[in-house]
Amino acid sequence: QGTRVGFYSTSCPKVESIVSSTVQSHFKSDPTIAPGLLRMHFHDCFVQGCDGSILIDGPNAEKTAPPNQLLRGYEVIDDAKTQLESVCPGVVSCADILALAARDSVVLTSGASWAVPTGRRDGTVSQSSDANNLPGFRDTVNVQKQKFADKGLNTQDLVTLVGGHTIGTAACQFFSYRLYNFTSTGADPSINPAFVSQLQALCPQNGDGSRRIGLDNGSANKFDTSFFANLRDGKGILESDQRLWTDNSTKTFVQRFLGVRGLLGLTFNVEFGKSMVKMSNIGVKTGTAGEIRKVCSKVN
Ligand code: HEM
Ligand SMILES: [Ca+2]
Ligand SMILES: [Ca+2]
Repeated sequence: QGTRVGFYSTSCPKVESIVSSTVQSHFKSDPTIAPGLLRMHFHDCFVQGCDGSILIDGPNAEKTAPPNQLLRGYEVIDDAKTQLESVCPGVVSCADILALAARDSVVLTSGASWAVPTGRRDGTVSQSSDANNLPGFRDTVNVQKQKFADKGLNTQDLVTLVGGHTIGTAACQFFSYRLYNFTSTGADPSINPAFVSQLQALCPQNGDGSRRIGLDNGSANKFDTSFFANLRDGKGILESDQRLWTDNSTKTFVQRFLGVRGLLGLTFNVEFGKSMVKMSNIGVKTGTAGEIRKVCSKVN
């Protein structure tokens, strides 16, 4: 597909160490950049391929689209890019920096590492309207599967990659509708009743929609399988996440990650790296396509 592990081994041998030390130093002062960068890479790849289009500034650029408005960590990419331009000018793409930073973010939150193929080139187009095809938090399993299939990702990849919600947080605005008047009798019945009152306390009706709570209750800072146990227990935060447990085609993968007896086990840490490599190769521009941006927030 054009990318390969070690693409910069002669042209910029320090790229991986520079990116990882940059992510690490930002993470020390602000651990929220780890989930931020992982999500940013996903949103980059699903729109125009993994080409750094999410990083471009502009009045109608992708980053202004509603699903992208709360992305964070842009300053980490800019910082790494500045350092890389001083040691190997014009060599490393912003798209690759983001792909490496996403992996480093998983490692910093105690996930397993994987080798990231590099050699992506940067795109020159970034339009907010292109962000419409991103998966939404109210999507049914069929819609989620379709949106992933459109990018060459199967049902196992879907469940595995959504497992990225093992780290990070969501704002109340994305799920409080599930807590009040969801049905004529109250909250979304797929939420564990004991959990409903906890969530209501954290996200009061007509309260601050920007308040954030962990997507993986009790383990929002650690890259582990707790997120899948929470789905089993009716403690998924997003409606789209909880649905992975309601639908049999996705539930079986959740169960396999949980080591349910009678099913062939899957190791989340191992599968996550494999599915990330697939995702990070979506629509990549290689060879002479695109460009190597000088500054990640604007085309050359
Ligand atoms: C059906 C697919 C998906 C949907 C509907 C979805 C939706 C969302 C929503 C609504 C949020 C909360 C945003 C906020 O409040 O700032 C979120 C956060 C997050 N998502 Fe997803 N997501 C999906 C798949 C993925 C995938 C594939 C990844 C990565 C591999 C991912 C990684 C994350 C992370 C790490 C966060 C936390 C961000 C933070 O703390 O800043 N998501 N997602
Ligand atoms: Ca992109
Ligand atoms: Ca976790």
